[in-house]
Amino acid sequence: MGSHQKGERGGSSNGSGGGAVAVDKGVDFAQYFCTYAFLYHQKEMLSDRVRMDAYFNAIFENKHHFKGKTVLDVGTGSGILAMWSAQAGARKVYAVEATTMSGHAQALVKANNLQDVVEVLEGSMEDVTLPEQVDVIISEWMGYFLLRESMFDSVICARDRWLKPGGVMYPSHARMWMAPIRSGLGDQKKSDYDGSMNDWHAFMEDTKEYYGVDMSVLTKPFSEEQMKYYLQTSLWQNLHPHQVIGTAAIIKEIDCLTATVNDILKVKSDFLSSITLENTRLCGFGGWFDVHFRGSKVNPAQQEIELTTAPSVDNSTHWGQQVFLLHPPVHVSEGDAISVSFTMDRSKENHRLMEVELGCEIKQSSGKQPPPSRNKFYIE
Ligand SMILES: C[S@@+](CC[C@H](N)C(=O)[O-])C[C@H]1O[C@@H](n2cnc3c(N)ncnc32)[C@H](O)[C@@H]1O
Repeated sequence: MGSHQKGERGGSSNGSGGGAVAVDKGVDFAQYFCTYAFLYHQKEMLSDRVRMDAYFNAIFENKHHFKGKTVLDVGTGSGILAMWSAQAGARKVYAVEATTMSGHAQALVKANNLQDVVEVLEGSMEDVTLPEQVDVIISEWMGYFLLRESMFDSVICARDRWLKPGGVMYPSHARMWMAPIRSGLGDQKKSDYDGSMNDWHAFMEDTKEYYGVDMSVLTKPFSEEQMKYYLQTSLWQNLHPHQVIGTAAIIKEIDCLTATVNDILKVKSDFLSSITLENTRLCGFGGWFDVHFRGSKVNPAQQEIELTTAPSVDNSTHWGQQVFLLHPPVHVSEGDAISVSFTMDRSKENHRLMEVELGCEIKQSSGKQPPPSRNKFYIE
């Protein structure tokens, strides 16, 4: 995992919430979970000030949800959210972690003298048995563009088994956003792709000349492979707000208290965006998410807290934004209307990765209509 990668989260087949996903545990662990066992990776999340401040404020400005209550922390990692819950007055906190990071969490709990309240349990949330139901479920389950990693499945499973009626979820709500953007990155990626194909042609000629084998039958699959890598893989970016060139749209809303796995298997949204900048280039779309800590209708928060990963100059997060680039970019101007059809599904090979189809039609205010485009992207 590079420094911008959120790690791979663990889990197994989940047994509730509708639409349970069958997963090979060994493969899932090797592909995904394992990175969370490294302290450097937990440290990256613990150093994200926007993330940390949001959870810290959500807990300590809503102590009424924690005082004397039982709490379950799904995927406790270093144990940070469990320890804060205890410091906010929880009677008992169950801190469940699938990886051996649980040992470090246990050490931290003891070093901070919270061992009488926080019980660290090593195991998959789906397999763990608690001695009681809880008042609060807290978890930091969000992956790139919210749903990559599919960890919310484990939170749903925990909620359906262990949350008392009337209990609250931290966070309580989540939303996904998309907006048109400009970026120089598309030109760079296109030139990387062209460079790679030029190199392929030189390689083919050499192989024929020196070794007597014609490789040309592989030109198409090589080109497809390189297109996927350079042009169709969505990119991690910290966008400057000035790069957003049109109105942003909400493409998915999740109520964490009621959502089922079926509700989050697919994201489908048709939305309109209006260009807000004169004479610019539509280079693609940026996607981000926010989550809210509102408690529930029957048990609301005293202070609602928001954690947003929107493009920002001062408050960027380790999630950044996901960028889907259009090749080639299209000239647009203020008032042009963009109609987008967006679909995101889980990859069949790895349920923690996502595949996107993005259709785009532009109606320029001059009346002109460039040809519509439809592209496939991979969130890897
Ligand atoms: C994004 S990290 C958050 C860690 C910590 N709660 C924090 O906020 O710093 C998610 C953690 O959940 C763990 N995890 C993911 N799925 C899990 C599951 N099904 N059961 C137990 N732990 C899980 C991962 O190993 C990882 O340590």
